[in-house]
Amino acid sequence: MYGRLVENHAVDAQCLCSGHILILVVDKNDAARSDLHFFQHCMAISISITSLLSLRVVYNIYFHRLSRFPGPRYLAATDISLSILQLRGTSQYVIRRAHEKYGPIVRVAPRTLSFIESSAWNEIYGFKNGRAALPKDPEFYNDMLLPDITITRASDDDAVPIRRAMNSAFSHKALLEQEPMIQSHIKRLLAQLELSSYGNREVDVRKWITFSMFDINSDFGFGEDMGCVASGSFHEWVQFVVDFFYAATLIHQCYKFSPLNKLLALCIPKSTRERQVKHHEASLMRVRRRMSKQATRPDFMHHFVRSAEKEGLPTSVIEAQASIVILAGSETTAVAVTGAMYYILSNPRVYANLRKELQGICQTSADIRLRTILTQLPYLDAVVQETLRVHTPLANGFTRIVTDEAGLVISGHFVPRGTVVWINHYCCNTATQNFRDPLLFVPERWLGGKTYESDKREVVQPFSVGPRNCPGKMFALNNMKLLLTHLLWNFDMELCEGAKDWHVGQKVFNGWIQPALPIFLQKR
Ligand code: HEM
Repeated sequence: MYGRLVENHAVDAQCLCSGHILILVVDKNDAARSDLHFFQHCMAISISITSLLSLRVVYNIYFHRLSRFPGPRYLAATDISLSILQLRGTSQYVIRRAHEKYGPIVRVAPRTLSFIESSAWNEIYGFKNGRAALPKDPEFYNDMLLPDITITRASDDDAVPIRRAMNSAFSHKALLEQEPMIQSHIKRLLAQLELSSYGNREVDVRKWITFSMFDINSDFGFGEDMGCVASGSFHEWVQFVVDFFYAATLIHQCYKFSPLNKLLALCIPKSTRERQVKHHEASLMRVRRRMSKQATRPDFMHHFVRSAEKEGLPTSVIEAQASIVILAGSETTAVAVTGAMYYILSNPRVYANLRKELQGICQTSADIRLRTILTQLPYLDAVVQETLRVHTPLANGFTRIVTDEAGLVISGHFVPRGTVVWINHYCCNTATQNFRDPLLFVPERWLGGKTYESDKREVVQPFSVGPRNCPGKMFALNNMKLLLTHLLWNFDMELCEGAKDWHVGQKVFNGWIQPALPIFLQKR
């Protein structure tokens, strides 16, 4: 296989590699001989690696503990396939198609199973004996993503006191106290939108909604906004946060193929590291500034710091959470509101119904109050639910890992220890087995009635369930509803021609990568 070596003579080596034949003619001298040896070693190594990989692929497909689960073979064969799809931002479409073909449980990587049945929510993410059923997947929640003192990366045990302290800031009463702050930000946004649309110019509403959500969340978390709406541009810190959010997909893939993660850490340019340190220090300064104010302003820190001190949390842990609130809450809510705008404006019936419902309870813009819109607008509620079904912000969801020695039963199937288990929101929310007309935007499916009575609405869990679900759920819903009602009340809106197929083929890197959403607005 490696060729014939005839001592002290010219060598005629034939080498068979990946179907190619190589002919070498080597002079009889030492240098040439050592070149040949080197070449032979390389060939031996690559053939061994190829054989091992092929064996691994055969093992993964036919003999692995998960081989009895159905799914596309190219996904079951190696982790590389799913990683490539995730790096391309299209894994959600491929996994959805696989579920349509193979059923409610699909093997999407050698040791990863995807579920779409409602019972799986509690079995994977819910409580078990008062604790989280399964821990977060350390390859996703890795040390390059965030420090482990942040709530997102804290272990299930360490997260308990942090979440208890956060609860006071996210209680219904505490959130109602945020209303004047949110209303003032929305007022500023409406003024800017009116100005930008002057002369019937088209406006990228996605950009403005994102500015506003970062301002609102930073005002809530840090006690000061980022000035995005006022300046009509992303604050440097905000841009960094958005970029980082999406870079998480790359970091995640590198952790699957350790030591690629170490290589990635070495490859990060010095300028990026410096930027990271600079922004980390800037957010720390903001938190410290807020904490030193001793203000009675009832924002996140006001409630959180008091409860966190009672829990005995160290200052470093307290300081780390404010940035996370902004990181976790701004882009997600902005993606949801932008998605809702697109679906409302694409469906004249939905738009008209919303307007009618709103006019039934509000005489002027000042009547748009949280208490009213949370309780008296069922159609708006259905529109929000339907948006969170078809365009849920964290579309790909989050993985967990089975750590129980004896394995676990999920969706009626035994799943062995070490398996990565997963509900992909997009796939379960748009599965034909869960919904009639799954890809159509139909708010009426949330309002009762015969046509959609077989829908399995309980599978839609955009904020997840259990002890590590989203603590900011109500804050996000309040912001979504307030912003949407103000936009609907204040403007006549229309999608620009170029935005008609806005949702088609959007990519997901943790969250949707939404393109600009150009619309025409006219003050009413
Ligand atoms: C529509 C908007 C939002 C959606 C769809 C959403 C969704 C989620 C989901 C699915 C998780 C669970 C992640 C996991 O399993 O690891 C989560 C966690 C979290 N969310 Fe949200 N979220 C939204 C808005 C917010 C807001 C507004 C805040 C705060 C102001 C927030 C703060 C957090 C935090 C701190 C966590 C981590 C909880 C933990 O690890 O224990 N989110 N969110």
